[in-house]
Amino acid sequence: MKSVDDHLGEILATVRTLAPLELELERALGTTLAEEVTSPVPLPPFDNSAMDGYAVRSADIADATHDRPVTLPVVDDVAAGDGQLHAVGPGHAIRIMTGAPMPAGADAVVPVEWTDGGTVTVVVNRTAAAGNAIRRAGEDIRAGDTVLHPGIVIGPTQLGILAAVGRRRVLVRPRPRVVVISTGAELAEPGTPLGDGQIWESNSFTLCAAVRQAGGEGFRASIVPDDASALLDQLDAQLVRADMVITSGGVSMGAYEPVKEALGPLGTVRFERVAMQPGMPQGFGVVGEDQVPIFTLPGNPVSSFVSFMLFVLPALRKMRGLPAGPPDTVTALTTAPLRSPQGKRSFLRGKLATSPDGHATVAPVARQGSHQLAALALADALVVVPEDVTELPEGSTVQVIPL
Ligand SMILES: Nc1nc2c(c(=O)[nH]1)N[C@H]1C(S)=C(S)[C@@H](COP(=O)(O)OP(=O)(O)OC[C@H]3O[C@@H](n4cnc5c(N)ncnc54)[C@H](O)[C@@H]3O)O[C@H]1N2
Ligand code: MOO
Repeated sequence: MKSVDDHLGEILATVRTLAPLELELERALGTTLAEEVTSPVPLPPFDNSAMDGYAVRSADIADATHDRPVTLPVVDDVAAGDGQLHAVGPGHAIRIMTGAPMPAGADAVVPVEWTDGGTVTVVVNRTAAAGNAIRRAGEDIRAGDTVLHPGIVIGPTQLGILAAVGRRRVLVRPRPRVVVISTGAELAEPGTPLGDGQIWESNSFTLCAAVRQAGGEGFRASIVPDDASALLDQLDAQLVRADMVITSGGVSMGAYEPVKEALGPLGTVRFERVAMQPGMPQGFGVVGEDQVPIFTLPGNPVSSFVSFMLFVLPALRKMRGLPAGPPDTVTALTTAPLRSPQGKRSFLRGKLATSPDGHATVAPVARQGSHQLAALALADALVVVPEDVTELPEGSTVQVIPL
């Protein structure tokens, strides 16, 4: 049997990083920046007020106190967005709003709270040092400075700075488009009645959601019955919009294995047994003219999800231009004994917690079958048990993949 590490290694050697393209900011969330972004102007672009108040010459209010306030005539008014030239002469004040350009001659802003709020004259009852409540041009970024480096994932604040430096479009590696095809004659659409021998299809919902959380766009294709030519037709139809395809089901040893039957003859997809549980039957390769990577995951719901975490997620990271490798783990102590088959790496479902003395602990969930999706839904971690370990007593130190 092939090792988990070898399988992932082959996948990462095959999958290619997506080519960059220019996207509108509205579509760039979750993409990976593919250019160095600099600011064409300083930010702020001009000296401006940090508070609502009065622009003054600080020397004019140097002696102001509560008991001996200073009264200044208010000669002008400047709001944010005001493009006119304003100037404060000696002994004068200009009413100013947050974000408004500083008038020439003023070297301080007195917040309205330190005054009587007057509009004809203003009574100032505190001194303000030169520079008070002024935001200087360029104190966030200078013109020409780099604000974002390539390789970062664009989140809400990165979109904010892109807009703040005037960008409307940005060069990014897009979110990979992933088509998920579930196969199986027994599968019924959730929301429709179940016939005899049927179950509601769930894997595509899990996998599309997992794709989305992993920074891709998941598309559910309609269910394909156990029919190889129907699967090939579906693939043909879907490949135009796919950077990756995931199928579930139809890859083990049954009499009706449409995925194997359809893709085996192409010669570009390998079906293998990987030394892991769950998720032993795996297939991976490329399809179509564009050599789109395809994962054929086992149909058991827990198996397909675990396979996603171990193999598809790192592949998506590589496609996005991010560092890609095995999932990150944390160390925890088990709260119950564990069993695992000899020669296979197990990924048991568990719940992470912290013990009273501050150690991470992991409690295996009660039902560990590959079909036991309800137990998976209660878990928040996969406990990794190495290939050569068959039993672990309670209190063992294990590696855990947080979900
Ligand atoms: N003789 C053998 N039988 C099986 C072996 C084996 O080595 N020899 N391997 C077992 C293991 S391990 C797994 S995992 C499964 C994988 O089977 P398939 O990938 O062919 O999947 P199916 O047979 O189509 O389905 C398995 C199971 O999962 C349910 N399923 C499938 N798709 C969905 C879906 N989209 N939503 C919800 N549930 C789904 C399906 O009804 C089956 O119960 O094979 C074992 N057998
Ligand atoms: O590998 Mo199967 O995934 O054990 O159920």
